[in-house]
Amino acid sequence: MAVNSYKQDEHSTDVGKMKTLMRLFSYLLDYKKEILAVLAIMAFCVFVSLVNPLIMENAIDKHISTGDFPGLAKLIGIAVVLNVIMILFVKLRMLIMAKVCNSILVTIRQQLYTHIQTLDFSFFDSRPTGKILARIIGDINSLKDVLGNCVTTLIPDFFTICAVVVIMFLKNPVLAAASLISLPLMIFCMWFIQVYSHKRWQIHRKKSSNLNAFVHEDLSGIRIIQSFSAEQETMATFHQLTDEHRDSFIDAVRLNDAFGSAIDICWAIGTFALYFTGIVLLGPDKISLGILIAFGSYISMFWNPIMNLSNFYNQIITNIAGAERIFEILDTESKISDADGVTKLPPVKGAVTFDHVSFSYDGEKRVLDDVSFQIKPGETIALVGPTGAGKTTIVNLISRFYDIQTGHILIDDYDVQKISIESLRQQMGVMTQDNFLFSGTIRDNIRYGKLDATDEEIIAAAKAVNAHDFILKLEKGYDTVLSERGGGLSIGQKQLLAFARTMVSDPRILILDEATSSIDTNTEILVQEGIEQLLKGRTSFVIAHRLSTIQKADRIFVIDDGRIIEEGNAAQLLAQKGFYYDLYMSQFKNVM
Ligand SMILES: Nc1ncnc2c1ncn2[C@@H]1O[C@H](COP(=O)(O)OP(=O)(O)OP(=O)(O)O)[C@@H](O)[C@H]1O
Repeated sequence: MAVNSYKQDEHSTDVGKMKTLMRLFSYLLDYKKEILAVLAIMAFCVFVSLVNPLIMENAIDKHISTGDFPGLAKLIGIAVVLNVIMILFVKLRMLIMAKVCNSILVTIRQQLYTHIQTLDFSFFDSRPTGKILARIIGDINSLKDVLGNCVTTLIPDFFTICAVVVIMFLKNPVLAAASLISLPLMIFCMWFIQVYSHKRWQIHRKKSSNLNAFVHEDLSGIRIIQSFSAEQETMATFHQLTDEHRDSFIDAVRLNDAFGSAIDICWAIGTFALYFTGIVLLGPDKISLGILIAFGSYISMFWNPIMNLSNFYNQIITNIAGAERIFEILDTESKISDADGVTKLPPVKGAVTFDHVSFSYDGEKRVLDDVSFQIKPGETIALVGPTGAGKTTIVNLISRFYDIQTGHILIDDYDVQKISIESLRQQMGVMTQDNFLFSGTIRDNIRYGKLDATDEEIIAAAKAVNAHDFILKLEKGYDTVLSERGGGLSIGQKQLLAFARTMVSDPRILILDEATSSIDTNTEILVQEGIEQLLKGRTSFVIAHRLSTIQKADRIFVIDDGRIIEEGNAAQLLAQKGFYYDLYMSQFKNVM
């Protein structure tokens, strides 16, 4: 059950913006050489931009006013060379940073994807695929500018500001103080934004996530939507979600925009204070024209980086919510993991024991209640019972997709919680109700069961489960390319392919969950033969609503309300005239 649906905003844990930022910026440490090169380039650029006003001051006060034109030409020559080198360096810096940032995004995306692969079923039960996609794609993309600007804006601009302030105070403390008079106002604006804006961006990201989840769910179920003519309703939901997305964006961006204007006002106040102090209060006796013009440049050099930093700050506020969401998943630990010192499960014979097993998905409602049974290697066990009885839960526990609360599950004599999950699942073959096929060739899909399977093994598996003939009739045979979810194949054909995929993996323990529930009788005969091949020589659990498919099972467990209420072969259970008998008779009546 999806706890987090598109109708519901995700919960966010507040881990602290500073901690998140530090963790994000720590990725830059893997690129120390590149970062040092960029910082060296930036230092040179800062140096040139700091020297430019001094050159100007010198040119006016020492060369133009005295008519020293050869000296002026020399100064202009130096300025041109320095500035051309600076422009070339800026281009180089952009190239290096683009490479570094994109590489970091790839690393984070790979880490996130790899981590998600290890998470247990309960993680996926609790959130829609679209919301996971939103984090892998959207949230990660949002980090690119933050990472890049950390190096190209934060560090150099911070040093520029410090250097400008020092130079200004050294040159003329009164003019410096006048130029910076509006600084407190700007600090107040920054505080205000950080308090109010972050929350709004968090909400916006959640709304994006809801929209993603809805679109993903909608497109996955488009056939159902069209067949129930539910387009109008889904359109209305889509409009509602896009409206919420837009409103949350407007809400968030309004404050950010206001910040830019606040900086402009502070800058204007500083410039006015500078010229007022220089011209009116101090006058030409104490201030030369060159110094005033140089201060005019310095004030731009002070407020420009402040403007850059404020944009960067805005960017952090805007995107930190994305980083928080990524790290939240990276910090989510799988509830199912290998305990310390687990051993590898050696090749098993296939005995399965449930020893007083009880289980609940949510820790409250018991889905299995003190279930015990012993299966011998090679036995075929059928599980039948009403919907919601607990059949799928039993087989999910054998593969350890969830952990039980009490009791033990043993494969041969190995407790499933004390062996490595990988070695356990390698010996299991699971065929669920959804015969999921991946986009790719038929050959690739069968090979999914055993990645190193040879072409001969693939063909043998397909032949064994009756899939070979229909594959050969396809235009490109085994090289026919399937679209997502096996589009273009019939349900029966998809099942046969899924059988072949399981066959090639040659599992010791096989689980067929409703494997033949949705195909026509002719195909079913074909599939039944395939299944019989599949079952040969391995322990098998078959869940089937249609009792005709499990008549040959060695034993049938009748499950009701999380307990085994009847057990025996088909003839024995019929003779008992209990639950199974009623079920059998009702199906028989339906057939008549
Ligand atoms: N992932 C889950 N999270 C919470 N509850 C679950 C989950 N999966 C199943 N359940 C609940 O556990 C109970 C047993 O479900 P289970 O799927 O094992 O039944 P089943 O016998 O296989 O049913 P069906 O024949 O309809 O497939 C049901 O009440 C179901 O609602």
